[in-house]
Amino acid sequence: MSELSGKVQTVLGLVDPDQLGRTMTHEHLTMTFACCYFPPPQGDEAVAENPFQMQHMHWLRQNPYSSHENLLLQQEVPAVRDELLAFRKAGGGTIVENTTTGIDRDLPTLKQLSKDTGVHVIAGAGYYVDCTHTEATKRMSVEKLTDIIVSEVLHGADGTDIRCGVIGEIGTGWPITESETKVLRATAHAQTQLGCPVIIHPGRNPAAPAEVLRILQEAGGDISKTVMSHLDRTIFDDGELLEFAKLGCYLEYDLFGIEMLDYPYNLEVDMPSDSQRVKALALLVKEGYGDKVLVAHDIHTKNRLTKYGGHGYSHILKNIVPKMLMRGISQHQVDKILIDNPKHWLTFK
Ligand SMILES: CC(=O)NCCS(=O)(=O)O
Repeated sequence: MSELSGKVQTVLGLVDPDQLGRTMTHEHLTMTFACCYFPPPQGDEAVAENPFQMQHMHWLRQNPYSSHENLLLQQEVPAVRDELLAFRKAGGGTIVENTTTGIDRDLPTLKQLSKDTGVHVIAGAGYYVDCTHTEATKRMSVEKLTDIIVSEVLHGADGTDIRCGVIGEIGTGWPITESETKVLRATAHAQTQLGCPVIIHPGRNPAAPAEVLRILQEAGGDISKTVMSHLDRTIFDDGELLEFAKLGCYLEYDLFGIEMLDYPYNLEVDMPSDSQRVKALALLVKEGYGDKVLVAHDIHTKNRLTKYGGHGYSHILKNIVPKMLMRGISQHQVDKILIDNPKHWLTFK
């Protein structure tokens, strides 16, 4: 039996799963989202280049990906430290930090943030979406990719001895590219060796999540220990959602706090409101999937920090939990979503 078995691996080392407490399973504390810059609407160029003024904050919430500066979350470490202290005060215990290769993972900073704040931080191994894969990554075999991912968990990543405790977020688009398919297969092979949790960023199409699971399963992955992220912007039809839930992965609503009209990466998508997200959670619980639901904010732009008038990392604990209770989700079920489900997912087999 491996020393990881029955434990959770944080950036400060192994911990007992009962120590995690309330857990946000999909956040970023330091990253760049420059890969996903989207040009501003015509006429808004001047605002986009000078966005952090009170009178521009609504524009920024509607167009977060159209300001270069807004995509550089890694410049905000002191603000994030304050946020984590507030998160602890609000009853939070653990953050799963989903930054993988391609969007500037910074393990020493994660370690320091965890030390400074007492929040458990779990780092992610593996690769983000295709457009961030280097030519060298694209040339790698599945075996080589598997070795790298395994090593990031067992020995440390990015030239440090800081170890990752999950694989992901593994980035995929739609359609899934050849390089992303190789990374998915490597993810499944690494998971087989390690018995570890996996988390997936699916493409922006309702068919994408099931196709990712098919590839993982075919390569031997453990779907019951895999999280499908971003369901809020991916599957909209209740029937389709319940069909997908039958496949047995964790079901993550992780864009809490984002309320925008036009989702630039897919204009077909109507981004749900937080109230609609809570409604989706209530449906899944009512239909018997309460053991599979996870929640988070996926903070990946500056404007969502409280420093800039955003909702911050405590929004779910402070505002969404009361709303969940108001909409008939029991306290017992809320505790499952925030404590038990993350704990079971994050514990190595
Ligand atoms: C960091 C990240 O991948 N966030 C997801 C943003 S998306 O617009 O929902 O794909």
